[in-house]
Amino acid sequence: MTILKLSNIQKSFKDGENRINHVLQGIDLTVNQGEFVSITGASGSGKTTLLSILGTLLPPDEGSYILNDQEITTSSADIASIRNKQIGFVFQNHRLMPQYTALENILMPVLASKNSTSAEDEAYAKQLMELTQISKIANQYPGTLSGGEASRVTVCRGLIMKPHLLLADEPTGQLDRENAKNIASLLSEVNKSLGTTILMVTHSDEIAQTANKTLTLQDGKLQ
Ligand SMILES: Nc1ncnc2c1ncn2[C@@H]1O[C@H](COP(=O)(O)OP(=O)(O)OP(=O)(O)O)[C@@H](O)[C@H]1O
Repeated sequence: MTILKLSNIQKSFKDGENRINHVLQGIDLTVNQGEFVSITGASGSGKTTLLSILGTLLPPDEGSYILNDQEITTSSADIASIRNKQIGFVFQNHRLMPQYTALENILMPVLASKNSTSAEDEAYAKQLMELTQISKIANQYPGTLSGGEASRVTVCRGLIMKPHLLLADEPTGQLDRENAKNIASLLSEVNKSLGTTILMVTHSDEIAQTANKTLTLQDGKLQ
């Protein structure tokens, strides 16, 4: 079953000299439910731009985006709810909040969505922490976590809403090689055990190989 379909997605920006930079020049992409897809590409090739469009954070200039049979337009009134309920994010710039424990950080999207968390939510957060092998740091604050542990917390936070689609932007970017490989295998395990569809952007070919399907962004198109 198709979970998302992009057709002819285009996006341009103006650079510092007011010249048009055609970053995405007609992206076609179909992802089936349960797939784990990685997208590699050189720095500046548009990986983050593409992921931001997929995350409904950025509107494309042209093209269509269908998620779960629904046409996505960033101006839709229910876009925040679609984003919160259907899409999980593991983005580098979505840092953990230092004043909350690891467990509280994981539960943050639930709190944002319904202003409270239930015992059931907490139990699921703990289950995710078990899956990602960080149960013992549940009550620690981000400042006291290792890089690998903090990354696992962001993965759990991305999964807490049971999203159909998990978007990961350089989830291993700030980690050393060993930890990076561990996080990539963890995503693979999440994909297999929870069935979550994952789209991961990375500049590392080695990390990209963890996915079932590897695509490359080059000259504004997916190869
Ligand atoms: N808001 C913006 N305004 C102007 N230019 C932008 C904007 N966002 C991105 N760009 C440009 O679009 C191009 C693609 O950027 P993007 O961040 O998507 O690349 P990337 O492949 O993720 O790169 P990296 O691997 O270095 O993170 C770059 O040339 C960047 O300068």
